[in-house]
Amino acid sequence: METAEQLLVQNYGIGGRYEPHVDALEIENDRIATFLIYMSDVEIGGATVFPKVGVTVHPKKGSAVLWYNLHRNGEKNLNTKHAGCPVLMGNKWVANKWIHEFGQEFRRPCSLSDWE
Ligand SMILES: O=C(O)CCC(=O)C(=O)O
Ligand SMILES: [Fe+2]
Repeated sequence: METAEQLLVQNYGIGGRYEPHVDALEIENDRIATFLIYMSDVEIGGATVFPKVGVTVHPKKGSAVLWYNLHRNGEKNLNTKHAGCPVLMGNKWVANKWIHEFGQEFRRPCSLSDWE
């Protein structure tokens, strides 16, 4: 994919976690969407949580989650704040594909609305 970053593979051992953050970088041609692929099951822990919207995604090998990081007007969407919970038992492997704005104009047309 031309307008995406290279696949980033991450491995978390026991206690491994990712602090709450948003993936948007506030740059031109920002990360419009995140595609997060779970490459392993995790025995206990390791969920990806989105506290602002009350969503918890438990890792399941072969599954993936996709979300938009930006509003249609290009502003970062703070509701996308998320974290990787600590792995308590097992091992977590994920791969991230960050898709950028350029090239997505016809797939996700912009709008002037500040909430859409
Ligand atoms: O490992 C996770 O569940 C989340 C990873 C993440 O948010 C990131 O790499 O930006
Ligand atoms: Fe993230």
